[in-house]
Amino acid sequence: MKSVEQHIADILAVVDDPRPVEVDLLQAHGSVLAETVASPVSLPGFDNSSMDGYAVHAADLAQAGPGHPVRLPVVADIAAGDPSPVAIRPGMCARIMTGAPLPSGADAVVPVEWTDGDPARAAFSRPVREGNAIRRAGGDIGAGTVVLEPGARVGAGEMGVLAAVGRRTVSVFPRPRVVVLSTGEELVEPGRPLGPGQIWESNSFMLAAAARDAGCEAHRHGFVGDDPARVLDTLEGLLLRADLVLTTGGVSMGAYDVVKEVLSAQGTVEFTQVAMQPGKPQGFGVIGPDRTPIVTLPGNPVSAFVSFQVLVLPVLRRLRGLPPTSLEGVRARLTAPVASPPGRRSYLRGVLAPAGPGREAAVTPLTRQESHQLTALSTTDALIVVPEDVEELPLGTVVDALVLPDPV
Ligand SMILES: Nc1nc2c(c(=O)[nH]1)N[C@H]1C(S)=C(S)[C@@H](COP(=O)(O)OP(=O)(O)OC[C@H]3O[C@@H](n4cnc5c(N)ncnc54)[C@H](O)[C@@H]3O)O[C@H]1N2
Ligand code: MOO
Repeated sequence: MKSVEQHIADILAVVDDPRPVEVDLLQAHGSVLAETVASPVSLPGFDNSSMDGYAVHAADLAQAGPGHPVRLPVVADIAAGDPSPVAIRPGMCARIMTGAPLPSGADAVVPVEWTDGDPARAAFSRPVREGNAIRRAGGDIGAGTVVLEPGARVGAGEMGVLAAVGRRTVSVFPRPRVVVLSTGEELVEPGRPLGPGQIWESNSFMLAAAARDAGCEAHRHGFVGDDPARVLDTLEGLLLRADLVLTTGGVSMGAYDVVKEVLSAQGTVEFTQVAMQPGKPQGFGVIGPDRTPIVTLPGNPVSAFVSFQVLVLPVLRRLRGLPPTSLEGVRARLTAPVASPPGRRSYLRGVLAPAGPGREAAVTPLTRQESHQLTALSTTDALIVVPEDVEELPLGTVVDALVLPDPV
């Protein structure tokens, strides 16, 4: 049987690096940045007020006190967006709003709450420190400073930064388009009644959600039965909208294992057994005129889920323009014994209690570890790794637990 690492490397070898695309700013949401972004201007671009109040010479208010206010004539009224206002001389003040440019001469802003608010001749009952309520030009970043590096994911914060430095378009690796197709004659659309021997189709929903959580645009193409011509037609039909095709089912040893049958005949998809549990029967390759990558996952729901996390996530990272790394592992102590078949690396579903002050990380294997027992997938947050040459591990063993990712 092939090792997990070898299989990941083989799949990655048929997946090209993505090409950067210049997109309109909002469209960049969720993509990975392909360029270095520097600010063409300083932020703020000019000295301005952080409060609604009065721009003053601080020295004028040195003697101000509650019983003996200093009164100053208001010589200008400056709103945010006003062009560079006139200078104010000592003994004068200007009414100023938050974000409005500071008039030259002024060296402090007094919030309106500290005054009587008079628009013509304002009374100040306390002194003000020089520089009070002034936001200096360049106080956030200087002109020419790099604000975002390639590889940054464009989330809400990054979007705000890009707009604030004036970008209308940006070069990104767009979110890869993943199309998910399940196969199986027994499958029924959820919401429809079940006949004898039938089950509700769940893999394509699960994998479309997993691909979205991994930063992709995922399309659930649903499912087809076990008719080879139909399967091939369906696959050909969905290629136009796919950067990666994921299928489930029909890859094992059965008489009706249709994915294996039709794609083996293409000569560009390879089927193999990988030394993992679950997820042994696997296939990958390219299909269609554009040589679109395809990964064919086993039909058992838990096998499809684990195969996605272990084998497909690195591929999605590459398609997103990121290094194709695997899930991160933490060392954690088992709270119960576990078993594993010889010669295969098990990925058991578990619940992780992270390390805390004075406490080491612990991981609890869930019950119901068989490949069809998918209800544990709603509670698991980590995959417990049991190496190929180990068949059982007692309670208290420190193991690697792969942390299932949060949505990106
Ligand atoms: N003789 C052997 N039989 C099997 C072997 C083997 O080595 N020799 N391997 C077993 C392993 S391991 C796995 S995993 C499965 C994989 O089989 P397939 O990929 O061919 O999947 P199917 O047979 O189509 O389905 C397996 C199982 O999963 C259910 N299923 C399938 N698709 C869906 C779906 N979209 N939603 C929900 N459930 C689905 C299906 O009804 C079957 O119960 O093969 C073993 N057999
Ligand atoms: O390897 Mo299969 O994927 O056990 O269920």
